Amino acid sequence: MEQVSTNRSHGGTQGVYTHQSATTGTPMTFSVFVPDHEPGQRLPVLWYLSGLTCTHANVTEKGEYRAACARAGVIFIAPDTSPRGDDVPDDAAYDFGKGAGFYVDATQEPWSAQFRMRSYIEQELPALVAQHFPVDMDRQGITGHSMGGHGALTIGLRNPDRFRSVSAFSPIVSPLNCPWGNKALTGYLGPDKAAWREYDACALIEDGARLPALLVDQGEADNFLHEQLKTGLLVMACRKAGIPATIRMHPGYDHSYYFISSFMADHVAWHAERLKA
Ligand SMILES: N[C@@H](CCC(=O)N[C@@H](CS)C(=O)NCC(=O)O)C(=O)O
Repeated sequence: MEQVSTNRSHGGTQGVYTHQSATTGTPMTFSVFVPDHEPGQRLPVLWYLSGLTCTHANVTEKGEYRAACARAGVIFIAPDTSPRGDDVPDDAAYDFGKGAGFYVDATQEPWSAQFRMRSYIEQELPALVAQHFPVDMDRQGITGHSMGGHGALTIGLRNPDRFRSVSAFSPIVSPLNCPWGNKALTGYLGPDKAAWREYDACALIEDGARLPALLVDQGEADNFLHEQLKTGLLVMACRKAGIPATIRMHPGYDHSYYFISSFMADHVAWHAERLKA
């Protein structure tokens, strides 16, 4: 692992790191904010998965999480959204290929060799982080935005023993039921929709996955709400399954980081509460 940069901020250290990933076969870059802490102390971790077109940098620069994380003593980790590099296949559109890994392990050519973001986020990156940072891996939470909200929900639902807390900002709640999801999952996983269910939060809940609690924030002025995100499907799925979900709709807020940063401190505090010793 190589350090790209570190900056003092809000009584902690914001770092950016890169490493050669065995999972994607490419270099991968991620950011980690570590609040100041006692020598030997291990801190809880909040993973943040980003949306379409993003790298680690979008939330790192615009997410406004550092003050809240420093206050709560929570480490914040922001991975990239896909493999990168000249030899990585891509698509001309912004919603498939680079910047759009959808947190799946692709099974279809030409994506399957490198587009393995599920394994990268679930296996390789946690192991690397555990080696290099003062993290308490028994206290992990996960959140994300849009495609990354989908990632946080599906990874959280599939790994209830690993993540004590799951939340999301404007998540894609059902790739089976939206154009972004249909395009990406057809491309990465093929046309058999049975194979998509483990990558669909609503389908996972329908199939029996459960969370002890859930926090979701969604802007009502979000251009993607009605066609792509479909928050109502998650409300219904949680209600039917008896999952105690707090799903807040915010008039006037859109899909951007102006929205995310407005509610970021709430999410950090919500996770910190659940990740206390
Ligand atoms: N077509 C739009 C959609 C992409 C988009 O809205 N991406 C969201 C996540 S789904 C985002 O976080 N964009 C980067 C940013 O706002 O910094 C674009 O390319 O601007």
